[in-house]
Amino acid sequence: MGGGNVTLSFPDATAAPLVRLTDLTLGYRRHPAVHHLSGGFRDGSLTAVVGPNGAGKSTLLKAMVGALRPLDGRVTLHGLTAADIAYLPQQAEVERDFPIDVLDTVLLGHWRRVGIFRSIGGALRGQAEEALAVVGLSGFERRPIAALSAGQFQRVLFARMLLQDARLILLDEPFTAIDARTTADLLDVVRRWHGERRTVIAVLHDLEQVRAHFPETLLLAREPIAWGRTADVLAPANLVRARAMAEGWDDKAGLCRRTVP
Ligand SMILES: Nc1ncnc2c1ncn2[C@@H]1O[C@H](COP(=O)(O)OP(=O)(O)OP(=O)(O)O)[C@@H](O)[C@H]1O
Repeated sequence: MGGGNVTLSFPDATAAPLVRLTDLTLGYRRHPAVHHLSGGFRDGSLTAVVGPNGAGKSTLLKAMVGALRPLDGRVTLHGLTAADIAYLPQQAEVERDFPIDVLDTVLLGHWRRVGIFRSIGGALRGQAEEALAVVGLSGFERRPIAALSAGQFQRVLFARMLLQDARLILLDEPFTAIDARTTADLLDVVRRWHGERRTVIAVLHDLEQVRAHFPETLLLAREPIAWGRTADVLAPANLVRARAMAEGWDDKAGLCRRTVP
């Protein structure tokens, strides 16, 4: 990896984390987007994934939810089923032209547990209303989702994740193009999940936000640059190296054949 003077401090891949990545290489049509990533996300950890545009951050989350099969290496989820994972894709990937209201959108967070054709009882409805209260949307239950602002819609999606009660929560740029007030409220929800010992992994761009709220960080520039305590990972030498790597990317490069000792 040619790390120069930069110290890499990836979390111990030999311990038993909730999610383990083993020499993971990911890509599209055999063009690699993430190379040789090894390490683990501890149960109950709160981690930011940062890096330049095109660094492979979204690709990594897609592999963790099983939406993308690795070109090489593997993702191991210890003791988790699909129902234990909540995934919030980037806003651009979320369809919201459906004629559905806020409450029913939140109740969709339950379908994995109750089945899509089972009727929703009063207790579940009550939980959905509570989740809407947590994200500051009481009174919006019957509002069509198409009529919401971007920030309000993101609050709805967080309420849906509250209801999902997942052990592993993956957020892809949850605060991009979201107003400051909503971001602060939704960061409170992230803190609440962390306090409940859920494992949260969020792709983020705002490094000040990462320093303030995320104890651990993975800095990715297609290859891992650093992974560990946020203050160590976001050291200037690491950020310079990530930027330099981004300048050298060739999207037409073939499949990486490097072997790991
Ligand atoms: N569906 C796809 N088909 C082909 N290539 C893709 C696809 N999705 C992403 N890529 C490519 O994979 C690489 C990594 O993309 P990815 O979206 O994971 O990066 P990112 O770090 O999340 O970027 P950003 O911060 O801009 O969202 C890029 O070169 C991108 O063009």
